[in-house]
Amino acid sequence: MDSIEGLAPAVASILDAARARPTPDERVAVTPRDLRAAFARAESDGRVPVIAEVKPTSPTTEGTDERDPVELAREMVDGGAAALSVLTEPEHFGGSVETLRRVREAVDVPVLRKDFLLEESHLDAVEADVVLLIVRFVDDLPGMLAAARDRGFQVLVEVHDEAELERALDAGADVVGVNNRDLANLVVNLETFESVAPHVPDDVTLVAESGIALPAEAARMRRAGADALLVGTGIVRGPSDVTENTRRLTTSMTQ
Ligand SMILES: O=C(O)c1ccccc1NCC(=O)[C@H](O)[C@H](O)COP(=O)(O)O
Repeated sequence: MDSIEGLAPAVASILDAARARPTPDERVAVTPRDLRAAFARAESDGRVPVIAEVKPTSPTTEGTDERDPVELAREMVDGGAAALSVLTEPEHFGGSVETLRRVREAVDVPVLRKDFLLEESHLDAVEADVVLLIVRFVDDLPGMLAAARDRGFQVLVEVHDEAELERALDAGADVVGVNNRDLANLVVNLETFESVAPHVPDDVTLVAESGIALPAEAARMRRAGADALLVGTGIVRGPSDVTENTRRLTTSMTQ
């Protein structure tokens, strides 16, 4: 797949770093916490299902958040997060597999491993409940989906447009994320989700990703069909503490 052409330089650099990772010695086998059940529990309690992201830094963020990721994770759960996302990409996002391990031990909600997984061996770096596969960067999507599911992972398949959605659905994705951030230029536009969501079948769990910070933006994504929201910056760098930043999104339907 032609994954470098047309990408923001930061993203090309992220992919180069991903390709250079060492190959883990052992294959992982996971008994996952059920993501869809976690979303259903949130809905039944009157909470908007939010996957809150532990995101120390990123190519579009200034500085690095030095707070303890485990503390942040606990505060997110206290704010009503249905699930967590932990960046494990070290060079560009300040993440690590050790952070994910510690967070997953400390909470009882499902934890998504947020990374740039390009080949089967990348799946074996650490146990998580869910892994992200980005359609644009995975050559053999059916093969990677099968490899992830064989290990026990649930899979969030990320798309950015209708053509990528078709590839995700053809490959058998049952949880699809529409990323509002365009990896060609890193610009965020919530209309991306609104344009792709109507083409997603009802039996597919649909997640709106990136650029959601305000309660009104969360409500907008829900109106457009989001079953869940993936939020990083709006929670870790929002106006209040992390618990409150999470809570204002998990209670955002009435705004
Ligand atoms: O966030 C970035 O700057 C970024 C840059 C290049 C590739 C990916 C990037 N983000 C990854 C993500 O998917 C987001 O961390 C996630 O969707 C949360 O986004 P946000 O709520 O806007 O922080």
